[in-house]
Amino acid sequence: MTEMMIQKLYKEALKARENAYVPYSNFKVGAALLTQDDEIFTGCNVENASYGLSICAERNAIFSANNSGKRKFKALFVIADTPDPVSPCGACRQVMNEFGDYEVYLANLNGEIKKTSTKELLPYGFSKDDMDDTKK
Ligand SMILES: O=c1ccn([C@H]2C[C@H](O)[C@@H](CO)O2)c(=O)[nH]1
Ligand SMILES: [Zn+2]
Repeated sequence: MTEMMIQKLYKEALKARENAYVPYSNFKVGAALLTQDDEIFTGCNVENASYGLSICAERNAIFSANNSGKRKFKALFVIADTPDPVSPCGACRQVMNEFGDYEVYLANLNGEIKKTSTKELLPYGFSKDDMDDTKK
C-alpha cells in the first residue's frame, strides 16, 4: 500500500464516519475498503433502538462491496475517536476474515495508524476451509 493510498483511505473513512447514526453510543466509526481492482467502498456504524441490531462501520463497508459483487480486497481502513487506534469487535473480525487475508489499518483522530491484517486480528478463525468439502 502506498502512503498516498493510505492517506486516501484515511480521508474516505473519516468522511464516511460523519454519516454514523449513533444516538445511543455517540461513538462514530468510519471505514473505507479498497478492492483488488482499486475501488473504494465505505461504511459507518448504524445503531438501532433495539440495541443489538446495531451494525458496525467495518461490516457495512464489507457488505457494501459485496453488494457490488466485490469480494477481493487489498485493505480496510477503520477510524474512530479513541485513545489508541480503534479495535474492531469480534463479529467484524469474523466477517473481515470471510474474504481472506488482507491489510487492515486501524486509526484514531490523532492521526495514529496501526497496520495489521485480517489473519492477525483473528488467529485460528473459523472459515469455509474448516467445513466439510461436500458442503462447499
Ligand atoms: O470497531 C468498531 C467498534 C465499535 N463500533 C460501533 C458499534 C456501536 O455502534 C458503537 C459502540 O460500540 O461503535 C464500530 O462500528 N466499529
Ligand atoms: Zn464490529
